[in-house]
Amino acid sequence: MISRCFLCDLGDNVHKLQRMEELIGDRRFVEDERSLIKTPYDVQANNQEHDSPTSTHQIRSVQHSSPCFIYTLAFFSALGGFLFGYDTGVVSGAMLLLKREMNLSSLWQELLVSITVGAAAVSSLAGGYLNGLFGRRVCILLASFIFSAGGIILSVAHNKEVLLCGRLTVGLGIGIASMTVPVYIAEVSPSELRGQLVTINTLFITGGQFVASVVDGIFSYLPHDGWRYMLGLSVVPAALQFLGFLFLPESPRWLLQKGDTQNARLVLSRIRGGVNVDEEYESIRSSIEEEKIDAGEGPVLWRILTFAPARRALIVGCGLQMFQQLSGINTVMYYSATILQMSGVQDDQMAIWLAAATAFTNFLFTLVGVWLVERVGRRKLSLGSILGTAVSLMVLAAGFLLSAQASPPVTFHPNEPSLHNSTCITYGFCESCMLNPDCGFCYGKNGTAVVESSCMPVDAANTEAAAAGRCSNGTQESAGVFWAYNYCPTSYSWIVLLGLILYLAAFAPGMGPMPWTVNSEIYPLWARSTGNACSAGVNWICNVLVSLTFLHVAQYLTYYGAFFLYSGLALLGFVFVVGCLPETKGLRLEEMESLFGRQLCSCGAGGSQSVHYIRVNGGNCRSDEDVTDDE
Ligand SMILES: O[C@H]1[C@H](O)[C@@H](O)[C@H](O)[C@@H](O)[C@H]1O
Repeated sequence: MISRCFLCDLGDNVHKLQRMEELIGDRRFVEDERSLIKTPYDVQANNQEHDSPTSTHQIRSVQHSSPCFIYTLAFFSALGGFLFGYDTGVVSGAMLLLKREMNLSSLWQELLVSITVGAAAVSSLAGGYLNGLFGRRVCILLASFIFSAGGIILSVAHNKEVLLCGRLTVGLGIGIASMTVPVYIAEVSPSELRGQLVTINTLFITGGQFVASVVDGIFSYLPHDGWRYMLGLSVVPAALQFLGFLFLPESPRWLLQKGDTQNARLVLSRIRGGVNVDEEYESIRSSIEEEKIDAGEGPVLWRILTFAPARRALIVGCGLQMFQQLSGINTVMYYSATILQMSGVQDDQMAIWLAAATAFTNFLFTLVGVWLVERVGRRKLSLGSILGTAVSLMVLAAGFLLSAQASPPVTFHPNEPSLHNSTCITYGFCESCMLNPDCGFCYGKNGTAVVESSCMPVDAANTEAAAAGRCSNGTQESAGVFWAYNYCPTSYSWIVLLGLILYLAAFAPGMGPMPWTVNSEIYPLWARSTGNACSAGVNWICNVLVSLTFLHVAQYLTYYGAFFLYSGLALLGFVFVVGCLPETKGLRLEEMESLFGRQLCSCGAGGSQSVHYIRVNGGNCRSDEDVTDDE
């Protein structure tokens, strides 16, 4: 609050400052000229090394005040992130009620979960085209309209086919919002706040996931129709966003690109709180002029692929999104309830609330990312995060490995005719029994020791109980009978729990938000919609792949094998980030292209090899061949 008001006051003071600047002469112009003959690396180095008031970063901070309006824009845009998080998160709790009420087979349950992510993948790709054609504002309006329609369909659904239609509709909204919102926020933000404001969108995603888990918890006490409230409540933020965006402006960069110069200037000055925007306007305008020369002919994707700096940016953007998902975030989140059950939580309601605690931890650590992004920059944050993610995945895997090695044997073989054809009775240990999704482990306890244990078929309609025998009513502590589905009783659960907490602490501040933040910044304007559409598409496709294959991967490699695999992938991601991710902190969107002027694996390196990119009227962008070392 204090800093906001401070920033608003700063906005008023900018007028005075600019008048002073005019009086002193054209010092600002000289500074800008100087910054033109510096590489972005030099600018960054300056930002980091000098805290003197003349550093480029600080001059920009003064030129670009941060009026409250920018926060309003960021808030209404990030509601799209909230809906993304809410709609992907709420379904697990809703499914618990739905599968009983609508008698859903596991195929239908999987369909209802995955269709949303699949639709998001398709619509995020289509979103690139829509964004370029109709602009960011219209796309956000469209997404919030689709979200509202989806929420209404879901809350009134009377059969599973209508539910499927609702989930598909919601997925279409998520896809468009996921690629448009970061682009819009990046394009309206002043450069020194951009990272933070775009990262707030991911904060809203994780916030949406947390709220969804709380709503799931609350309505799980309402076994009849509780799911209608869970799924339908998303209409409220969707309608709020729709109404808000009726009054909010289009991105000035998109307007300028479409030749609407008058409106572009007006909007820019409005979102900068009425300060003089001549310099920023001119810089965007001249960059668009140059881009027209750089961009070439043909479909945008083709132009990106054939223009080296844009192609490299696309590889970095898609790679980051791919490694975000291959680090297994959604598996860990989805699996958190089971992990917590392994740690001894037997009660279902309790497990739901503990899953909410996991979502809250994810949210909390994303907040740390919002705080860090403009302090340490995108590159260091991503590096630290992905390394921590890889290590914590190893801890998780080690916990599962120790649990598997100490897996209790099957000691009791009930002689029931219904079991004779079941594969479950063939398993000798809990580990192999629980890896088969059709079986669960039923046992008694003598102190902490597992006794009279059997592997039983699971009730197809309700995985919380066995299909027959002592555990057909699920866990009944009073009778000394325990049912474990998907996990085995173990004394190493604390290692797994530690791994889970470490994982969230490492992933959420960096690898959670940075792929979205970096993608919103790295493309030239002509390639921005398409670049973001492709990378968001990669994110959603990898999301589907990882979540759909997890159970099979676990069956073939066991749980510890699966988590070691994700850890290896995260390490690969670390190498990718070291080699390819340049720092974008403090740079204008128009300056990003020069970061990708060099060969891809040298992207991350600053220092001795630097390239001069001097933006003066015309297409003087350098290609591979033009790159020279600055010795
Ligand atoms: O950045 C987000 C965030 O980390 C979410 O928690 C996750 O569910 C999404 O897949 C990811 O894209």
